[in-house]
Amino acid sequence: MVDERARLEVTMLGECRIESPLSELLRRRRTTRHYVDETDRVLLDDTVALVTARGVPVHELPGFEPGGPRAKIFFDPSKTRVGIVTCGGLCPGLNDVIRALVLELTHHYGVRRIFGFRNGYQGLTARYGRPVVDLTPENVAGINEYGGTILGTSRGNQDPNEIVDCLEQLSVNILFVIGGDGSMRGALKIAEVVAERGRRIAVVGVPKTIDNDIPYIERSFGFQTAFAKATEAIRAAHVEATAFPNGIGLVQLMGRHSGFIACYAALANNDADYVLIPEVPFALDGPGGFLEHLRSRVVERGHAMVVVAEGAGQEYLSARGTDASGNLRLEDFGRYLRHRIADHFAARGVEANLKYIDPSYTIRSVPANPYDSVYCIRLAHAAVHAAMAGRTEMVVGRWRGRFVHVPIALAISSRNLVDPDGDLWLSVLEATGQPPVFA
Ligand SMILES: Nc1ncnc2c1ncn2[C@@H]1O[C@H](COP(=O)(O)OP(=O)(O)OP(=O)(O)O)[C@@H](O)[C@H]1O
Ligand SMILES: O=P(O)(O)OC[C@H]1O[C@](O)(CO)[C@@H](O)[C@@H]1O
Ligand SMILES: [Mg+2]
Repeated sequence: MVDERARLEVTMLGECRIESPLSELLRRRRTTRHYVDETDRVLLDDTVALVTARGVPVHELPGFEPGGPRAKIFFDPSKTRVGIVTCGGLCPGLNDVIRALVLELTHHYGVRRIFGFRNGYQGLTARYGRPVVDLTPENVAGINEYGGTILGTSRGNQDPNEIVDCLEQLSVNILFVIGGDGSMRGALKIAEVVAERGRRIAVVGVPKTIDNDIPYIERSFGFQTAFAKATEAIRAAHVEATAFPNGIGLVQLMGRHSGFIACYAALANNDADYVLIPEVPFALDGPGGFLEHLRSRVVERGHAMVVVAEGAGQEYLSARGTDASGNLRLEDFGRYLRHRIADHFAARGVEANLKYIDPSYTIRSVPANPYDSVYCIRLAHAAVHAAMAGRTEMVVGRWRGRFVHVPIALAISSRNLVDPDGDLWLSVLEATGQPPVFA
């Protein structure tokens, strides 16, 4: 039990002694309720059954440190220098986070120097010439209207020692890393080098992923925008499928290891008859297999709509090695399935009209929708409050509807996956009517 509580505790650079500049803002509101009580925790469990299962007194229950402003902070804003970097694949909302970090740091904490490192971790290394831009409220104005990241991004390993050299040379006190699981692994290594050198540089992550695969963050920013965009492909494929005899719409959506985008986009349209995701293995061939089921349905109902996550069915293909960051390169299952469906129908003398759409990068290169924009701003505020209060080696998360501080080690210790026994997958089964198992 003690171990679990310790695993949830965030590292602090030191005691917070400086009066928060936010006090002025809050004094005018005549309240201090916005400040987080340093001893408070957001409980890990939220049902009587889960709490009872631990069989421990309430004050010993494991919980996350809540996000939000502290009355006393660690860094003196007038002397604080901040760096921001975006790493990994694109995600709607990256620019919203950058802008909100800059505005909060400048307007409410009075930080005067914010560096933007160009092109991911590359931008902090000598080999790439350390291209750095100054970020001010003026030059980040309006960037949230655009997809992508004004800072650029990259994949590929960089030496954490070199990165810390760069932070030291620029006298950076706080580094914000906006990125996915790989970026957070990198951030942890940077924080470890900082600690080895006895420096007081805070490393705080804002988790980014359209795949929604980072744990302890109920929905990652950009995910909602991405699956909303994906519904356009499903709608188009469904229109095509219903307009032709024996029409089959097949849409492949991003989702390397987690099928959240496929599940949510399929549920949003409620037109999918099949959803295939990496978390739920399926047989393609044989009497109980997917292809036979699809053929029966098309023959009986005249059309069918299939949504696949790109990480599904990889066992039918041979992997193509790894990308620059070490991520497995996926084979194109959607294209493979398209051919398998065509061959299966042709071999049985059934004419089918298959329309295949892979919206690919179009779902992640768009600007954030209003929901994600709000979320990005709030995550950025929580990240600034945490960093200014001396937290490090942590990411901002969202747990049980509250912003929380999650140690990076914990955030990268597992992957958020669609639970085949959970209520989301049950909703997919209910909405599609597909059998629970293709075997
Ligand atoms: N284990 C690791 N140690 C140090 N750095 C890492 C590690 N894994 C990834 N990185 C670095 O983090 C950066 C981004 O990683 P990656 O390409 O895996 O994307 P990501 O952050 O996981 O985002 P996404 O997968 O959502 O696109 C890269 O520069 C990569 O080299
Ligand atoms: O940019 P790349 O390397 O093609 O990455 C594609 C991958 O990135 C993601 O969009 C996650 O960022 C996955 O859904 C997808 O598999
Ligand atoms: Mg990743």
